[in-house]
Amino acid sequence: MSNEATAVIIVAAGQGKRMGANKNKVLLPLYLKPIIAWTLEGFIQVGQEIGSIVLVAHKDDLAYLQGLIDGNGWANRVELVEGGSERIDSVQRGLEALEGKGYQWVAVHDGARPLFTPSLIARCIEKAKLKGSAVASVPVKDTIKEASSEGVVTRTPDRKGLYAIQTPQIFSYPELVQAYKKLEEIKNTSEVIPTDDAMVMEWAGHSVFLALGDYENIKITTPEDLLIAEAILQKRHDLVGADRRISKENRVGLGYDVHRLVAGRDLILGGVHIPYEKGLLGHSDADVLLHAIKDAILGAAGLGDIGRHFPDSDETYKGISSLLLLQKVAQIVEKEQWQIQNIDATVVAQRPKLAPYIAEMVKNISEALGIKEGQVNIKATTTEGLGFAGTGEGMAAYATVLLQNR
Ligand SMILES: Nc1ccn([C@@H]2O[C@H](COP(=O)(O)OP(=O)(O)OP(=O)(O)O)[C@@H](O)[C@H]2O)c(=O)n1
Ligand SMILES: C[C@](O)(CO)[C@H](O)COP(=O)(O)O
Repeated sequence: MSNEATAVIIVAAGQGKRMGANKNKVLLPLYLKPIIAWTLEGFIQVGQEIGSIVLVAHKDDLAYLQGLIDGNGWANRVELVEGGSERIDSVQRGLEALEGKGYQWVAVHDGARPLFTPSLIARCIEKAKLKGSAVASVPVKDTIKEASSEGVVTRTPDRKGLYAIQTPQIFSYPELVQAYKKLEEIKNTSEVIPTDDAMVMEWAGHSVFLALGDYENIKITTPEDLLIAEAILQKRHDLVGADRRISKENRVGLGYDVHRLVAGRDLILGGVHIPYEKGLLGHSDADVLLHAIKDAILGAAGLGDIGRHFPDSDETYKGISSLLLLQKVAQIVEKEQWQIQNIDATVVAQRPKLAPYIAEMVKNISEALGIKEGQVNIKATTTEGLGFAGTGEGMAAYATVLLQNR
């Protein structure tokens, strides 16, 4: 029996070379969340018209993305699969993941295109069901020229018939599978690699229909695209919140936590496993640094503390990764329209030496919160042998956080 909903393949397995960041661009923070979180959330918010969502990811990002999916409660909607070396290989993996699920329609979408709206998706699904395919597109605004490798103009096509192609691109699932099979046969004889799925369908002899896209549905490709995307999101959030706020409000929060050091436990600080003869004792992984940071964030937002949100009487949180709970805290304050400006924290520990692990802690924390590494400052200090930290009985952490409303 065919499944009426439209399946979605989100391709996010690229390397983002043109972005020039030190990681896959889809993981970069955009207005509080990683780019890919916007894309996933966008499809989940569309509702029942969307069926299975396959997220095709780079092998280096699988663990992080599974954490993001689980942390957001999306595990029943999103399946994670490993991508390939070209975009077409990644789409192929996505199609394979949908095999046998009975879908008639599949939408392929770039993970790096987070700003689509539910109405754009609805428009494209409607058009595909009417015409057999729908490729989001917008008329080009600039004059386009073809030029030789020496930069000499060879042709100026009439702009009237030119469109900038976006995603989603929606096709009949069986037809797209067949088109990809045909591509397999001719791939090695062609010098050109298709850059979108419409091209794969065109090569297989299908008519491809355009649907009206959206100039705001940009693909984040180079650094200035991040600025444009931030501005678009700022505009959307300002519209939503305009009735509630006239000016920006800043709030500070303070977090403090202590845990006992005992033998037989792993020492985890800032999400980093640190080799040491003892570890911190607690209901969760007892990451004292992340606990202080979470309390500071919740405190600044006026939302209590971690005990209120994740009580240690709840077995769900036994042994849980504090990094996962940090992601949840970010979502809680984000729902209240708070944005983290900066975090400053200090771990108080006599031993071991923490300096070699600080950079990794900063990376973990900024990724979990969807902010930039420069917004997170982590320090460590001893107490010169004084008190419980000085004798090695335990460790403490202090954190301050500044939040700003959107
Ligand atoms: N082997 C690949 C290559 C690209 N993509 C995805 O296809 C989308 C559009 O591609 P592009 O913007 O070119 O992304 P990158 O390949 O990451 O960027 P670049 O070409 O700058 O390296 C992105 O969401 C990207 O993650 C993919 O899933 N698998
Ligand atoms: C599919 C696409 O987004 C249409 O604009 C685009 O072709 C994919 O990105 P790439 O940079 O061309 O690989």
